[in-house]
Parts: sequence; structure tokens; C-alpha cells
Amino acid sequence: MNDLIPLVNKLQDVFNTIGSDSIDLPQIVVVGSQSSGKSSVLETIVQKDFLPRGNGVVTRRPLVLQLVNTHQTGVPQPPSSVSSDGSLNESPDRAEFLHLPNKQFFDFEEVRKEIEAETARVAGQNKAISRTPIHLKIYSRNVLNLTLVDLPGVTKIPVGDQPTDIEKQTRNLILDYILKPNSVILAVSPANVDLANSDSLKLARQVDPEAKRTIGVLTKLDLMDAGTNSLDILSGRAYPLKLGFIGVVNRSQADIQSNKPMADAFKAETEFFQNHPAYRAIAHRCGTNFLAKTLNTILMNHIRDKLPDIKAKLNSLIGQTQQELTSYGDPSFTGKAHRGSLILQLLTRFASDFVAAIDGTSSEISTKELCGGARIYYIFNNVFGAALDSVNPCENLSVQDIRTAIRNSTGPRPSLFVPEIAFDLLVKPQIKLLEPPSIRCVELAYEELVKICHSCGGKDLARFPRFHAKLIEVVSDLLRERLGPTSDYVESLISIQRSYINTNHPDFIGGGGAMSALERAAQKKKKEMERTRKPSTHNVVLAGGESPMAREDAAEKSLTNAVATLTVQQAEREKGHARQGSHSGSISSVSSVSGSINGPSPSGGAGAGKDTFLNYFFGGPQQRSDRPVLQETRAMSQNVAKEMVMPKTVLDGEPLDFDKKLDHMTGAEEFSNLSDREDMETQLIRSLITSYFNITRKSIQDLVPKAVMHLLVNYSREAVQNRLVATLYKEELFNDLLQEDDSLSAERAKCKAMLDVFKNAFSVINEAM
Ligand SMILES: Nc1nc2c(ncn2[C@@H]2O[C@H](COP(=O)(O)OP(=O)(O)OP(=O)(O)O)[C@@H](O)[C@H]2O)c(=O)[nH]1
Repeated sequence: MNDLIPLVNKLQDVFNTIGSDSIDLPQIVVVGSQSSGKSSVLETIVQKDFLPRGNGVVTRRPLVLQLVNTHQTGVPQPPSSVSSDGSLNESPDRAEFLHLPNKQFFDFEEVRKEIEAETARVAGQNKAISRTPIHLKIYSRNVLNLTLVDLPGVTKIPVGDQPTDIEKQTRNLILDYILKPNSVILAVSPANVDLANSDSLKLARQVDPEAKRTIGVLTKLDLMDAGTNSLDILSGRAYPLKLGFIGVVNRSQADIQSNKPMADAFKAETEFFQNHPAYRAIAHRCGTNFLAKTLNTILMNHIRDKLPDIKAKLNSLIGQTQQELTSYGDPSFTGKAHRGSLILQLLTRFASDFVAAIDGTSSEISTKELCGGARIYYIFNNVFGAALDSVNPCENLSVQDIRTAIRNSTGPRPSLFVPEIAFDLLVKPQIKLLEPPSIRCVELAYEELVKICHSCGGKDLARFPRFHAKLIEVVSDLLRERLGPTSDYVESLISIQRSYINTNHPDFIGGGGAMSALERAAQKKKKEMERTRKPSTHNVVLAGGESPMAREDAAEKSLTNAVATLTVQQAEREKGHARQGSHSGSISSVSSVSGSINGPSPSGGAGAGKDTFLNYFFGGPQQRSDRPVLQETRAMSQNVAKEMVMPKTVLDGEPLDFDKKLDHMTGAEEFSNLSDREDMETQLIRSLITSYFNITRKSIQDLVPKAVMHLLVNYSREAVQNRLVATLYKEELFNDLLQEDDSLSAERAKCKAMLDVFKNAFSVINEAM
């Protein structure tokens, strides 16, 4: 039975080699406030001076102490096994530190120095504490098998390098250890301080409220005021702990300073209890010897209770670790004989992941966010759709632009009808507005495909980062190759739309439709005004002699008249064109063919100068002044004008009106005051542009996603596997491609070591049970 503690020690060693605390092993954790006597208790149990001593905070790192009984039978030697002269028997006692694996310590003064040095190395010289434990193993025939952890004492006031929250830090460190259900709490309290103020018991109660795994130790019983004693506590009446309280008397500071031998201290302790009137009756249940035996029994029972759990935990850890190890791949498969098939397998997996992500058939589809092909659909439907919808058909088209277009398209003659050529000129640049969102749609789909290819390959490929990078590179190249043709095609879709303005489109509103819509709008507005008109205001006559209503009436009337006149003119005109046998029924049908089918347009040679006019109409004011053609025209006109008026100008030195007019050849000031007819014409052109633009927008919205799917998505989807094989399945590349990631090899080795440890521990337990 006594083999159980060495078993746990063995497990602890096994786990220490990989620095894992994945198994909560049974151990005794010593807890107490600063200077309560924790180190003294441990030293008395070990029967050795080996712990650092001094004023204030001494224990500053957890010390995991494994006591190993070296007696053959495993039965501990009683501390009384001293020679007749009172000195301890010559013993082969020795100590080992985990951090110094090849060194054995036979001098325990050296052990103390090493603990001090190791504490200072990690926690610094000045009172700060550290969570990193020191592992110390002591082999002796005078110890019972025990695993104990000495922790820094609870302090209230920071000293030295200690941070202001030292109390919190120490408490958290202690709680980390005692929270583990497999730890037995050795709660040390000095007897000369009221138990109600005991930090160790308060902490123990937090994690073990039923007091099932807490054992109380009362130190400094010799320092209690004369006439007082702790019998109530020691006999379990004052504070209920299932494992009870044990009283001890350690060496005092004076004893330590005078190097009082352990054996003497032990003797003195025994005498103290046997001679004390209050404790005499329970002397056999007091003292360090009894404490060591009790702890040994408690720990063994505890281990026996916990062993099945530990075994089960180990079993599941073995399963998990085995799985993790498998995920790192088998290194033996990268050998020469398997390289080709491994490359092909990984490459095919990458390609099918890519296809599956696009098709939405991937097994790792997210339920949290859109991924793969669904994102491409989102781009088409939501992003591209919304971008197109947000384009205003008459964007950047001012009244002035429209008027100028109308005027220019009628040439030197005044316009009789709404000029079709102006509509043609104006609508083309508007269609161009659809190009940027369409190109962006291609780019977004491309970016999405690049993203998809980055997420392909899965865990298997993580092993071979170079191969993974190469696969991504090849697919990215393929996608990049497709980006150009797709963008070009989409660009040409817009150019196609601009190259022929099909005013014969069945959905196009046409001139007649636009006119009647305007008429309806005007009549509706008129009715609304009539409805809101108040009778009392009818007769109010202003100083000017005309009532505001009367003025409104006049304006309304003239607007309606203008619409009527234009409608009649338009009807006449359409009739005329019908007679000539051209496309009939819409004003714009006339416009679209006027330049080619029906001979010269009303604007004469305007067709030839269209581009210049377009630039002129749709560039900003700055651009406009920069246009060389316009500048030239202007300069020419000015020269002509100057020549004409020179004599008069020279005579009186004043700028002539004619000059001024030519300087403002854009005619901007005239557009501020449009006639009713001009206003109607402008509105008519606007509604024609809007109608035609909407038709084009609809077909672009339909065609661009189709083009992207055909030329970019489906093309690369189908070509990916072949491209990958053609580029990467080459014998001379295999070596480079199958270079394993260093960190992954290290991870695999670590995982393998861990698995060995768990298996080892499992068989250790199996043998013991
Ligand atoms: N007289 C007497 N003194 C004791 C007893 N136990 C401990 N001391 C003294 O109390 C002081 C503190 O004891 P330590 O064992 O260093 O206490 P600790 O809890 O380990 O202290 P830290 O590690 O600094 O938290 C030392 O001077 C001990 O000699 C005891 O039972 N009787």
C-alpha cells in the first residue's frame, strides 16, 4: 500500500519531464500566513535543515517536495533512530532538483543555498514572489513517502519589490493549488493567534467548505500565554475538520540560530506534549512524528480514492493526444516511395476544397458567416445590385448641360422639335456611369476567389507550408490571368451598350410617352394647386396690380400650353418620320437613326464632333477651359469678333458688347431664365434619359454576374486541378514541396513525448492497481 505515494511521485516525475499539469495528482499543499511556521513543519517532517530562513518573506516560489523513503521495506525509520551519543545516524540521505537533473546534493546546507539561488533567479533578489515552482526530491530512510507543496505565506503589507497587490497575488497562487480537488490542504495556524483570524483556515474553507480534505496544524503551542491552551481545538471541539487538528512544537528562532540539532528539537517536542498538563492525555496524537504518519496515511487513502479517476482521465488524455498526433501526419509517408502520391493527394484535396467552397458543398461550411460561393452571390446580388441602383440616371447633368446639348445639336438653326441628337449625346456618358461598379464587381469576385483559395487544403497541408504557399500561388496566378479578360469583357459590355442607343427597345418610354407623362404630371400639379387654393386669397391684389394666384394661374397655363404645343409638334414630327418610312412611334427612334439611316441630322455635322461635344458637356468647368478644341474655337471667334469691331474699340477704348457676348459663349447666363418651352424640353430629355438608362442598367445587372461566373469563377473552378498538376506535379519539386514546417515537427515531437508519458503513467497505475 505504501507503494502508492512512490507511484504518484513517479507520475509526477513523468509529467514533470514535459512540464504538463494535465493530471491533477494527489499532493499535500501547505498553506499559512507568513511566519506561521510552515517551513518549520516541513523541516521537522524531513528531519533536516534545508529550507531558507530569515526575517519576513522567505518562501517566494512554490516548493514541490517529494519525500522518498529509501528503506528497503518501505517502512519509515522512526525519528528516534539516533545513535547513543544523540547525533543522527550516518545516512545516505540525498536531494535532487528537477532543474539540476545531473546533480545530487548530500549536504543540505547546499540544498538551502540552491533553493535561495533558484528563488532569486526567477523571482529576483528582493521579496517578489513567482508562480514557477521549484521541484525538490529528498531520499532518506527517515522520511515517510509524501508529496508536499510549500507555498509563499499570505502577506498583508507589500515590502521590497513586492507589488501593491501582493496579498491578492499570493492568495491567487495559493488558491490555484488548493482548488484542485486532489490536493489535501495542510492549513498551518500559529496557536498564539486567535484561530478566527487564521488565513489558512479561511482560504481552505473557500475551496473545501465541507472541510473534507483540510487538515489543521497548530504551531507555536509553546508560545501560548501561560494558563491558556488549545485543547479544544486539538480535540476537534472548537473548529470542525474531518481530518482533525494536530499540534506541533518546532524550533524557535533562538533554537535555529544556536543550530539546535533536529533530534534534540524532536525530543524536546515529545517531552513538551508528554509533560504538558493539558496535552498529556492526547500526547500520542500530537507532535511532528504523528503528523508525518497521519499525512502519509491521508495521502495514501486519498491516492487510493482518486486513482480510478486518474486512470480514466489518463485514458481519455491518451485518446486525445493520439488524435492530435495523427493530425500532424505520419512522417514516414514523406519517404521517396510515397512522395508522388502524397503530392497528388494533397493537391487534389486542395483543388476539390476550392471547388467545394465555390459550390457550397464543403463539409466545413460555416454557420456563423457567409463563405465561399455564397459570398460571391452576395456580391452579385447585394453589393453590385445596390451599387447599380444607387447610380442616378441624370448624374452630373445640369440644365445648362442639357440646354447646351440641345442648342449645339440643332446647329445654326433654331430648334423646332426636341432634338434627338441631344438625347443621344447625353445618354451615352450616363451609361458609362455603370462601368465603375461593374468593374468593381469583377474585382470583388476575384478577391473572394483568392480568399477561398487561401482557406483550402485543411490541416494536412499545414504540415507543408511551402507546398501550401505554392498551391495558393498557382491558383492565384490562374485567377489573376482570368481577371484581365473578365474585366475587359465587362468593360466591352458597357461599350456595347453605348455604341448603339436602341430607342426602339420595347421598354423605352419614347418621345410620345415622355410627353404624355409630363402632361399628366403638369395636370396633376395643377389640380393639387386648385385644391389647396383658398377662395379668400383670390381677390387679394398686390401693389403690382396682380394677385399671386393670378400669377400662378398664368404660369400654369403657359406650362400646359407649352406641353400642348410640344406634344402637337412631336406628333406632327413622328407622323412625318412615319411617312418617310423610318422607325415610328417614338422620338428617340428617330434620333437613333437620324444620323445614319435618315441622312444628315438636324444638327448637320454634329456626329463627327460628338466626342468633343461630349467632353465639353460632361467635363467640369476647369476641364472645360482646358479643352484645346474649345480654346481654339474661342480664340478663333474672338479674333473674328475683334477684326469686325476693331475700329470702334480703338476709337473709344471701351469693351464692346459683342466681345462680352463671345466671351460668354457657353451662354450660362441665359439658362438661368428658361422659357417654358425650354423648361419642358429639358424635362423631356431628362425623362427620356432616365427611361433609357434604366433599361441599360437592368441588362448590365443581368449580364455582368453571368460574365463573371463564366469567365472567372467557372473557368478557374474547372481549370484548377489541371493547372495544379501541370505546374506542381514534377519530380524535381517534390523535395522542396514536402519540406515540413519546423514548428510542426517540434509540435509533433512534443505531442509524441506527451503520449508516451500518458501511456507510461497508465501502465504505472495498471501495475499498482
Ligand atoms: N517557539 C516556536 N517558534 C516557532 C514555531 N514554529 C515556527 N517558529 C518560528 O517562527 C518563525 C517563522 O517560522 P517559519 O517556519 O519560517 O514560518 P513560515 O510560515 O515558513 O514563514 P514564511 O515562509 O516566511 O511564510 C521562525 O523563526 C521559527 O523559528 C514553534 O512551534 N515554536
